[in-house]
Amino acid sequence: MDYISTRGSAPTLDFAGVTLAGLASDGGLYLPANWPHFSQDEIAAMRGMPYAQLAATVMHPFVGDSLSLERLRELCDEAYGRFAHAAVTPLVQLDERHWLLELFHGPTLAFKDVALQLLGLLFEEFLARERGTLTIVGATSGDTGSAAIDAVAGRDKVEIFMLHPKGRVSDVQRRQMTTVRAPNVHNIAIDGSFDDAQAMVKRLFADEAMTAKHRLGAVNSINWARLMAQVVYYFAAALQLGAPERSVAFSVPTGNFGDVFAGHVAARMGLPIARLAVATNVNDILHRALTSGDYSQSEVTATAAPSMDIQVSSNFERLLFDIGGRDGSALAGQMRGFETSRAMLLSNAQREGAASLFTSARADQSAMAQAMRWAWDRAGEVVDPHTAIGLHAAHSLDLPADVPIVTLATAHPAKFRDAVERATGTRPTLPLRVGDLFAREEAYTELSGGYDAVRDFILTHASPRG
Ligand SMILES: Cc1ncc(COP(=O)(O)O)c(C=O)c1O
Ligand SMILES: N[C@@H](CCOP(=O)(O)O)C(=O)O
Repeated sequence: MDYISTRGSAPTLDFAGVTLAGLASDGGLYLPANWPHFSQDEIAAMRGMPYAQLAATVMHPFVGDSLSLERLRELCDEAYGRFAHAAVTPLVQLDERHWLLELFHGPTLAFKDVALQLLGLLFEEFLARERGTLTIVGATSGDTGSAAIDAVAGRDKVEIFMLHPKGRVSDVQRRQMTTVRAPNVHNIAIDGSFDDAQAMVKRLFADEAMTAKHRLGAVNSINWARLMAQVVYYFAAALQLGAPERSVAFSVPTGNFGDVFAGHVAARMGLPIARLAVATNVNDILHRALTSGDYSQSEVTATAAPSMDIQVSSNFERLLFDIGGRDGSALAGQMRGFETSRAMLLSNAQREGAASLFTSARADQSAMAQAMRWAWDRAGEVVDPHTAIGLHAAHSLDLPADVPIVTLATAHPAKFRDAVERATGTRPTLPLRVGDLFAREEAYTELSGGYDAVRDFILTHASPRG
């Protein structure tokens, strides 16, 4: 399988290359040159497969010659063997129409584990072939950071520098990153928002002083392998609810547009998805873009769903590329315009292309709290604030009446105990697998000097390229 950049001028790479490359050298994001497609019979044959087998089956067309199906299956067995639920991503029924897809049974209690447990193994596999090393630079609004650190801590071929916005992640999220003591893990708290951290990460990839000395890698959804692994649970859920004979709608709490883009990929591969609901908090750039074509960045507002406090949704570029005729040079121009003016208007073709599958809703604090209370009072489920935003969209949007609606439960409620307790009066307890999180000592570096301070810190502390 060949991978091409959304901005048209970076070299074409294979799967191993794209996994190690992260951001494309032209500033774009990599995507498969074409979408693999499963027939109805092929999808029907996936019914009943254990999760790791399903994962290898769905992902192998993307992996191509980079790994045999058998080796991919071994890696999936290892990655998903660390999950606390035998089904890996179990479905829970809320009422006759609504389901929750629980994506938080991995080691760090959020959906990021589903992809990052595998990505850590893929890094190791591909770096061993090249006898190389990787300096990972990442940005987190709370969950990617801990999942990535868990996946790579102690591995000797990778070193990770993870930027989080100071004071804007929950105490559980911060501690899940900062209490991991491994020589290859560096946590950095920056002044600013997740958007600022993500912009710094993208700038590092374009910084020749950095790339001359270090081979940079990505764990954010910049990295195609992240999205690829997230496609699998759309198949897992839809198969249980009657696919391929029956369509399913998904409601997806959204920030960086990675998780819901994985749903778009599943649809491209032939999974019958009736609608994808993009559920945002008040940081609603995606809701504005999808309803009025206005993709303009505004200040990030801190909310009780901090992982979605994002106003520049990196993967939206992938959607615009895919629905807009895959014209890399036109999109490069459009993205450059956005980077300069912090605003862009979607073309009619982009709006219509998106509207054929996507719909959207925005939840403010009160709608989010109400959805948490609904889940608790009516279905006896404690859900986290991000999941509640997905539930709000599932309830408030006019989704097709005859299809089951699956809301992605993206984080364990105990990661956001205070917000859950405020809304429901119930304080979720941390699962045993996170251990003595609050007894462990934290270590991180606070950097207030913007991009230069971050770059200098990495240049000073990163091990030389191996
Ligand atoms: C708990 C949680 N829910 C939802 C999201 C949104 O996912 P995405 O950024 O892929 O849209 C994130 C992070 O991005 C998250 O951490
Ligand atoms: N919500 C994420 C931020 C988005 O990051 P990505 O890794 O999915 O691109 C987080 O919790 O860090």
